[in-house]
Amino acid sequence: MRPADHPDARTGRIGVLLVNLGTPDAPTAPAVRRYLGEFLSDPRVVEIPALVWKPILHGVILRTRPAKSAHAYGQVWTEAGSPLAAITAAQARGLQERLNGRAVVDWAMRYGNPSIPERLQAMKDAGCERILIAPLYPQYSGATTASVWDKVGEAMARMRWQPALRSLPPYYDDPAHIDALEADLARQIEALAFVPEVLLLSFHGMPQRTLDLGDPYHCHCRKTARLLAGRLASRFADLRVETAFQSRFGRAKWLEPATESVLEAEAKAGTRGLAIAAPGFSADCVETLEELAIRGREVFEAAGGKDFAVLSCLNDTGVGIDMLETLVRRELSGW
Ligand SMILES: C=CC1=C(C)c2cc3[nH]c(cc4nc(cc5[nH]c(cc1n2)c(C)c5CCC(=O)O)C(CCC(=O)O)=C4C)c(C)c3C=C
Ligand SMILES: [Fe+2]
Ligand SMILES: [Fe+2]
Repeated sequence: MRPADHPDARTGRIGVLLVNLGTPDAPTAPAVRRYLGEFLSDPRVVEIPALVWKPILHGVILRTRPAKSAHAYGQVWTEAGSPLAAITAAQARGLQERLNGRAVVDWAMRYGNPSIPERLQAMKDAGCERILIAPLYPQYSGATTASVWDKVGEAMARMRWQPALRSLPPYYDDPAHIDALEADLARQIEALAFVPEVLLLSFHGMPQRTLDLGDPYHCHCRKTARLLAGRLASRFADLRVETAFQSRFGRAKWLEPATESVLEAEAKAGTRGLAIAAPGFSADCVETLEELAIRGREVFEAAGGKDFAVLSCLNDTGVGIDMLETLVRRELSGW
């Protein structure tokens, strides 16, 4: 028996907070406006001086984009709500089952609900004295991973009695991540009704300027793609793997090549069967289910392509939860 005041005594519970980007509360223009207003006001996301950006955001963007985006969300909305929120919740439940007795697992969104401050406070109230913050972005970027920490910092600044925190490092090249992607994508490719000539790995884009300023995101995406392509080459000898960046926003130059341009160029060059995977997203969301699966298909088919499929993200699949368990247990060691 160890007395409670022994320095080795571990009092308090351990928490794991899974965090993803965020999503509107409903597929309606007012809900999307609230969400985009918060998201696009983050100086990590739009790196334009506030004096210049705020009038554009509140003038043109928040007047026109919410209705268009609400339509996109409406096409993918589920009974459990926004796919991103529903899948993140399912990932938290899946991981909780694996960590029962070891840690309390919860989830939050960087923008919108449930918020990071709300869930951190709830975990603290439930007795968590040590919390691992796990941003579910395989590739690091200032706009995503670092922004989660900005919000965590805000919440901590308001707490008198803070929990101790750790963070999950980016896992873009982690063997556990590449293993999971290889197994999951190979399974999905083998189940397709056609044999794809090309597998297009589509990552979310970023302004080219962020790369020039030293953000590692582009390099992380390229490394995930290179490692994954190597694994898939040994399984599918005739499959050509390409990389592209989607979701261009605004007028600045974004990372290239753009997914849309590649889809069009492939179809025009005679590629008939093409599959897309999005290994920068840990969960399917409007970017994969609407932008890739609906609009991407339209672009490919209009340019003469025939067979098209968008493969699912790791989501809460067995291999996806295996991976999260491996990554999280490693960070919990010693706690
Ligand atoms: C995976 C990493 C992501 C990076 C990097 C990223 C950067 C980034 N995004 C925008 C603008 C938008 N992104 C939108 C949706 C969205 N973005 C990510 C991830 C990354 N974004 C996800 C997972 C999602 C889906 C959210 C969901 O609810 O399903 C949107 C909203 C949708 C729309 O209106 O088209 C915008 C806008 C910028 C400017 C940016 C730059 C750093
Ligand atoms: Fe985005
Ligand atoms: Fe998009």
